[in-house]
Amino acid sequence: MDIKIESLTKTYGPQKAVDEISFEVKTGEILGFLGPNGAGKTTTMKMITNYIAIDRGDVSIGGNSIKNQGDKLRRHIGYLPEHNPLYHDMPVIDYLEFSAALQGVPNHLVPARVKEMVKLCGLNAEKHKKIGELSKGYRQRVGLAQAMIHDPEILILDEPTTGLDPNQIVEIRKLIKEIGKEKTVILSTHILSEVEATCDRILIINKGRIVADGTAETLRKQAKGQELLTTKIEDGSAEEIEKAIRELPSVASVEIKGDGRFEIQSKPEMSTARDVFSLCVKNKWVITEMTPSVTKLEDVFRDLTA
Ligand SMILES: Nc1ncnc2c1ncn2[C@@H]1O[C@H](COP(=O)(O)OP(=O)(O)OP(=O)(O)O)[C@@H](O)[C@H]1O
Repeated sequence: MDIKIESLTKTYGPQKAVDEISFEVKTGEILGFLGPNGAGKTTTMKMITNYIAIDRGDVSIGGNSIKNQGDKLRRHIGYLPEHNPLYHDMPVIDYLEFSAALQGVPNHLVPARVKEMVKLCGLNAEKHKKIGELSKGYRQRVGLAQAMIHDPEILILDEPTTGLDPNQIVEIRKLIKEIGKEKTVILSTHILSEVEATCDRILIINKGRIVADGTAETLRKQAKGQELLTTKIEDGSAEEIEKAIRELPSVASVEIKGDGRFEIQSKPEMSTARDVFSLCVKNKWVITEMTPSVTKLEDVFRDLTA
């Protein structure tokens, strides 16, 4: 089931929390929703899931507007909110049964669905504990189980790996990736390695507006257009080599890194590798290493949102 968002807007008092954003997510796609604190991620997710009213614009799910058919469409959506509202006095099993009933799972299917979610989210050892007795990571797992209990086609996950330990993070990412093959998933996170590991596409939002939309690779390219090269050059003095590299027409900057290594930044849309190679041949310097550095997603994020 596809999600189409058109000119979605939400204003709180004088502040536009979400400002005319438009994007689509296709079935089988996992979209990573990134942005600094207060960018508008949670507000957007709440509008997509029909938890808060839309001021302007629309969200359509499988071609139907959430404005007109919100209640009906909610059955197709699983939502893990940022602050996972769990009933602390309820045992895990009871809570999942209750959630299944709330989401309209037919009575005779509830035990099987609960059993499947307990298995999928690794809750077996904890299933008889009260939610209040669980660790933070296990509560998050219960939240995920609750979001998926009615087997929705769409999953909206607000920071799904918050509070999980590194082992659990790997497992939950694996789970989301698996689920994402058939479903439509939007997940928000502050962990940039998480979007790279889990998502097919990244959307970056800043001050309520979309500032980037693409794969990690395309965002890297768009962000800088400048290439970074680390080389190790021998048989010359560092100062002499640095000066000669700096004078090359394709080079924007060069830094001595020690141990014969130099970090060379190209001018926009240019490549330095050939120039550096020819320079070394001419001067009888020997290149023993030449590695292009990848622009970090952290740098892309900072460029777009700082
Ligand atoms: N109920 C509300 N009343 C007033 N302002 C709100 C309300 N909810 C959100 N906001 C404001 O809207 C803006 C967007 O908030 P939102 O929670 O969507 O950001 P976010 O990207 O999810 O941030 P974070 O990464 O910190 O969770 C913020 O400036 C926030 O203070």
